[in-house]
Amino acid sequence: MAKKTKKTSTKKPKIKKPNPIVTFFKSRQTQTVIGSFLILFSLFLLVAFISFFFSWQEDQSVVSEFANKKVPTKNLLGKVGASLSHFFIYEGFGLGAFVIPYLLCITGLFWLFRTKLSKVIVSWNWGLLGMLWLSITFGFFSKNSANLSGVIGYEINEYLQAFLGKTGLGIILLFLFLAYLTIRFKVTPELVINKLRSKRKVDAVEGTPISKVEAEEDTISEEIVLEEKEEEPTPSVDKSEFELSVENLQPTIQNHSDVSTVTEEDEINEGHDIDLEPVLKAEVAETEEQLEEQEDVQIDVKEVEEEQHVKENLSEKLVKDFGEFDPTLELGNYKFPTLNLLKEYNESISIDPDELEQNKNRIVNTLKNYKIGIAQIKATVGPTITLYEIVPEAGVRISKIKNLEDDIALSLSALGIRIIAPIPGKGTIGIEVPNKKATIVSMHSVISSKKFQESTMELPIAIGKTISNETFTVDLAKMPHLLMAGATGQGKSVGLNAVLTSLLYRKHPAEVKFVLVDPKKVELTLFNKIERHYLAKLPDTEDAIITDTTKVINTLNSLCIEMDNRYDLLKTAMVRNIKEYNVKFKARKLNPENGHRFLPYIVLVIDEFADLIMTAGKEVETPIARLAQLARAIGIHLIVATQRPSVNVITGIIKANFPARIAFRVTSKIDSRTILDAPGADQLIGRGDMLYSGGNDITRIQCAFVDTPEVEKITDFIGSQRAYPEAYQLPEYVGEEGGTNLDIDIADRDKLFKEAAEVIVTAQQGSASLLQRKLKLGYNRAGRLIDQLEAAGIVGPFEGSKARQVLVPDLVALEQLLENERNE
Ligand SMILES: Nc1ncnc2c1ncn2[C@@H]1O[C@H](COP(=O)(O)OP(=O)(O)OP(=O)(O)O)[C@@H](O)[C@H]1O
Repeated sequence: MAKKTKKTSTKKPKIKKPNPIVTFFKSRQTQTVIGSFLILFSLFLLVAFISFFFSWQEDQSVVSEFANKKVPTKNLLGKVGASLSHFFIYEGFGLGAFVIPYLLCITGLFWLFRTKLSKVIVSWNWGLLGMLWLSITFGFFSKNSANLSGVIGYEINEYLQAFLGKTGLGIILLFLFLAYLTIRFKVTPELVINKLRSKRKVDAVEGTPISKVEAEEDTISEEIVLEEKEEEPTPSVDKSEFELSVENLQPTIQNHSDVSTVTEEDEINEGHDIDLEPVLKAEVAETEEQLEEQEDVQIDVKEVEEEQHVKENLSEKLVKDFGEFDPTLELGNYKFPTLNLLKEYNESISIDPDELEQNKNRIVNTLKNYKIGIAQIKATVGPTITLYEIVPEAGVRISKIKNLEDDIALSLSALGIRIIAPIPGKGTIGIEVPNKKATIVSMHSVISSKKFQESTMELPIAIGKTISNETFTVDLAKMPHLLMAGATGQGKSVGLNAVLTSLLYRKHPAEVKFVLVDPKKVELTLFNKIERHYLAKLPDTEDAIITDTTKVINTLNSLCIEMDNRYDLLKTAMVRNIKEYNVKFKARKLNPENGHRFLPYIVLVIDEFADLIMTAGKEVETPIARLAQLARAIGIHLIVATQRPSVNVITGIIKANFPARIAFRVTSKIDSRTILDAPGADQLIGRGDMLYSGGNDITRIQCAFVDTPEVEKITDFIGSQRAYPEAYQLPEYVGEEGGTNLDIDIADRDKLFKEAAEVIVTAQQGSASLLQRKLKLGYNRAGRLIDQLEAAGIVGPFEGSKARQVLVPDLVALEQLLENERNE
């Protein structure tokens, strides 16, 4: 390797030898010839064009009879002049064609005198645009004279006028002219005003602007020199090659010093003696040239604005001036539902001392029968259940009492006896016995409880009362998702309403939004009335309450998008959760112009989850699992209710992400285990009797009862108030309807389409891997073929891990199908 690099480094100067074509064009002789030719040709065209205007009528026949010697021409430059003029002026751009000789002349000057290439390029760009503009403008003003606009100008005019109308085109032409002035000559309103002002001062008619420009030039002259060096790569290349070879020096010397008198031989002889002087001279000459150019070019110097400084932090100032951001301001007059909308029941728990005594005796006797002595017994009367806490005598095995559950139930002749042995953290054994007369726990009582009213929770839910008659309040934001299950008629819907009502009583419409999924279509309809206050929905959908499976899929995916968006916002705000984010936003530390917004909590409620899983399966399960896994930090919380708590509905992945679960009465121990990972739910008494598991311990609660008329009153109360213009918009999700793009055009079909169809129909198995094997294809092509076959109705839709169904029974039917397609 080392050797190799050595070799190349010694060869380096040879490699650098310039390309012969480049040298040919770099040679001054060639450049002079090209330059002179272009200048003369431009002169030729100019004369021909001018002459054309005097002789075009007589010379028109020349164009068609170019080769005919006998046909005379009037154009000063003969037939060629007449034909070229006809071509450029009559058939081309009319008067605008005069730009062509101008451009050719500039290009000639570039070759001849090595003017700046960038200037030539700019001239060509503007020249060609100007030519087109002139041609159209002349066509616009004089329709009858083809020589002014040329055919191109005339035709474009016709075309544009048909679309824009004469006035429209006139305005556009004027706009283009103004734009040209502004861009090319940097004419700005300020410049015009300055010019007008300076005109008023007669003394300084021209002095002021020029001196100004000069002063400006001084300040930025360094920049200009730098820029020009960048723009002109040729001289810098020459300079670098200067040290390598003498030949490459030639253009530099020829360029800038007096070499017209020096012969080539002299140059070579003198080559070795050359010192840096010529180069320096050349640079001086160059800068002089540049200065001259600079005098021509107007410099538009942008005034530097002084940065403004503030004395205090902007967010602090904003908070001082406007106060903290108040998300509720838009609905500032919103009134929370009042307590009198909820029905009050007689809730005083009447303890029947006889019943208590009887139950106590039965428990003691039953245990005695099994030789279990009781040291102490205590009763706590709840709304539906009484808890008897017993302390057994020393030496009694707890498992023994637990096994007697059925016997105790029998002796008490009561349903729904649950034995908790031991009660966690108490060291006693609990026996829950239903009261003969259950008391209804009203929503009114839980909502009006101090515990709920004064809770500082983010999303407080007063779900019911515990056995000790305490209001049970939980924070949905901490749960962070809730799974509810229970057999039909056991109080699930009431439970869902209790949850929603709790939130409605504590959260402003700006703070929480609900996404309601109700396949049963009847349970949550009442909430339609608060659509513009509290509900969130997909854009362009009519109903905010989702009853249709495909819409559920779209909504779930849309929520996933919302989740990702929210995570991005949290990331840019450098906070970890929605609470911190909203605090920062309220303190006006996040700029809404950067996409920041106040984030309301989103509560997704799904009733009849089993039904969804049955109809949509994985399509529903995957986004739900994603949301359940990730959405807690960004304020999306799920409440999922199901009638059938079987393992294929409440799958492992869902269970793992729903630590908070509520079980109403279920029919079997297995169902109870599926929901709570423990038995017990099968022994509940129904009608809102439930077990709440927050992860570790299970609490028996009587769910608060909220009737449909109460919900209606609440939603009416909210719905009658001023609302947002529309429901909260979730991000749009474009689903892949049907999994593939089924309208694949017949013309776009793969060449192997027919063969593939035959393979699939013969094997009666619609799989891409079969095509891969039989036709020796790659996976992608086989997949595309399957899509096309589906579009043609030869195979059925995607069915997960199963092969697709083949819809055509045999080759004859296939042939017929394809034949029909061809005939359509
Ligand atoms: N907390 C409660 N207190 C008193 N009664 C209740 C309570 N919850 C439910 N009920 C009674 O049980 C009945 C059925 O309740 P709910 O409609 O909530 O059952 P569900 O589980 O939703 O049934 P489904 O699954 O068929 O919709 C109610 O009409 C009511 O009479």
